[in-house]
Amino acid sequence: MTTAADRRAFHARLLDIGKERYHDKHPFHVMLHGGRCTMTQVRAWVINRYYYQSRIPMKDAAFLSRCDDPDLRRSWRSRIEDHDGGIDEGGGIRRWLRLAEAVGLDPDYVASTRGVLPSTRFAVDAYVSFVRQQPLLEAVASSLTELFAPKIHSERIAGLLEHYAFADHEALAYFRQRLAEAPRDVEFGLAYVLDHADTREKQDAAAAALTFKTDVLWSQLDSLYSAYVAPGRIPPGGWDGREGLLGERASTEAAE
Ligand SMILES: O=C(O)c1cc(C(=O)O)c2c(n1)C(=O)C(=O)c1cc(C(=O)O)[nH]c1-2
Repeated sequence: MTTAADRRAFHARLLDIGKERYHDKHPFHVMLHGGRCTMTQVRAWVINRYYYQSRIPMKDAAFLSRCDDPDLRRSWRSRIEDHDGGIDEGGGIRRWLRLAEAVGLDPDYVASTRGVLPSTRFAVDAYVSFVRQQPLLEAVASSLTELFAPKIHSERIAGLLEHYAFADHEALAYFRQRLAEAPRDVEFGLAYVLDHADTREKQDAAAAALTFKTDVLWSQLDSLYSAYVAPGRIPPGGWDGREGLLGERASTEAAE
């Protein structure tokens, strides 16, 4: 059993992982939020990040399939509803495709996931496998990067609105909605991890799971940077900067 002081120290340890390793510090995000990405780089981010979005409800379904506690399933299942939504209105995935359209991409092309970088796939698939295979405590802990997500979503909304012509209320609806959803998810996930990591070994395993997840996020941006910023080497199978562009919007290259 852990003491209250132990619990506080463990909580602080989790927060420190975010301070040191969260992808808000990645140079690609610094460029994106500061208005220094070209439209090709913005589109490459939208295409690749779609793959992450598309796999989140699959990883949450994998999680649910392993829970034999109905209370835990009940608390977790809204995550799938947030991303998939209802048949008519859709959810986060459809909002992401509205962003894709706003940046001049054909949403069907983005949804096809053709052009997603191989290393983006590897990183995201590793997250889904992790949640499918690791102990439930670690699976929950790996979602706790969302502790740090509201800050990055707020910075992104402000940065995109300030710097890019495509950015408006409708295009950024995905991020506004996450500002409402993520704190609820993370409040539950954090309480679960603090309650269940009741030995030093379990705390170490949960901290390692959160660290693994920061690596999943960071390496997606490393892939993007290498393919579309420097050295700008697009690997075989990666989006070529042209496929899937919407005719008219494609010609407005302004990233000011
Ligand atoms: O824009 C971001 O930086 C960011 C990060 C993360 C995250 O920290 O994993 C998520 C999201 N966004 C997000 O929108 C989202 O729905 C989400 C779900 C999860 C998860 O692990 O279950 N992370 C994230």
